[in-house]
Amino acid sequence: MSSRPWTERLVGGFRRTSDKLGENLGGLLGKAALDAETLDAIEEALIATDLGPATAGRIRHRLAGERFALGLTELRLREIVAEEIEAILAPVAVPLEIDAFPRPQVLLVIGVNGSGKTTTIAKVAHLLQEQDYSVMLVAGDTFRAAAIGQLKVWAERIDVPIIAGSEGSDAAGLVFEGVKQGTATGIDALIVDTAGRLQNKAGLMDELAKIRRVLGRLNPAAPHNVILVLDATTGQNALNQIEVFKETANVTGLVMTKLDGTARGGVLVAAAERFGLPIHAIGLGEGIDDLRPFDPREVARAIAGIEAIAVERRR
Ligand SMILES: Nc1nc2c(ncn2[C@@H]2O[C@H](COP(=O)(O)OP(=O)(O)OP(=O)(O)O)[C@@H](O)[C@H]2O)c(=O)[nH]1
Repeated sequence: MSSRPWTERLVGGFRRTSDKLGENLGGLLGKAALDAETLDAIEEALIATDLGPATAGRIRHRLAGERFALGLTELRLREIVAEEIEAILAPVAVPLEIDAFPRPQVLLVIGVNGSGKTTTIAKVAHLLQEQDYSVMLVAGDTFRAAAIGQLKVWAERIDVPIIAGSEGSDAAGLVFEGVKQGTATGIDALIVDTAGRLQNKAGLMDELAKIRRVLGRLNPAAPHNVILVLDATTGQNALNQIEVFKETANVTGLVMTKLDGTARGGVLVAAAERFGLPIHAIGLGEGIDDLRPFDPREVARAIAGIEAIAVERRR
């Protein structure tokens, strides 16, 4: 767990991304007139920072319409990039709401192996606990004993009840039990780990369809959220995952993890721009407190490296 303030961690986490942006834009600064060739090069540089072609095109358009009497400075360019990123992130920065009645609100969590799914479930549970919601977990990723074990350890650590079976047990049955117990004990949020594999699309669909069927018998509105966990370090691959999961699993929102220390943080913007799905929170580390809803302005300025430049200048 880190005790550094969140903003500082945000700036530190996106540092490699904003440095990469600086390197990519390096030779293009200082020009008073941005000719088509320079604009092309800036656009390329933005694409190389994983921001996505649409975002890069948008920033190019903005730059083409502005005049820089004293030449385009690095700070001004980064400010423009930050403003455009903020405009893209603002509509999707949507914290999780627990507002379903009857309770519990059921949140299915999906994502490929290693995306940070299990850790994210614990972090989301903790975040909701902090808002005074009662939480219960369901270890529905029953394909691997290790996944069940890991979730149990987290449940104990954050002191939340968990419904878990043995490896290979029926996930839908566990979810059913979770809703029953959750209803009886007045739980607000039931967070369900799932075997959200991509390797076998048909298998994933069957698994989720079965969970939905069982849930539907208890509460037709459930699941209320289907949250896809993404590993930012996989860059463009994360975008492919959204594409596939969106059509297979009715994703309602995203959580992006491992944004600390990757140079591929721009993918957060590409995901927002391309899919427009709510992004509930971002992960900036392995600790329980390292996942939060985000402020679009703060994140945009961290990606663009504005704070980093300001700190540099004060030295
Ligand atoms: N640096 C960093 N590491 C993270 C973050 N979130 C998760 N991790 C780490 O990523 C690794 C994989 O996380 P898990 O939660 O086990 O991922 P999973 O998707 O459940 O993976 P499986 O258990 O293999 O299915 C662990 O070592 C986590 O500590 C994050 O935001 N930043």
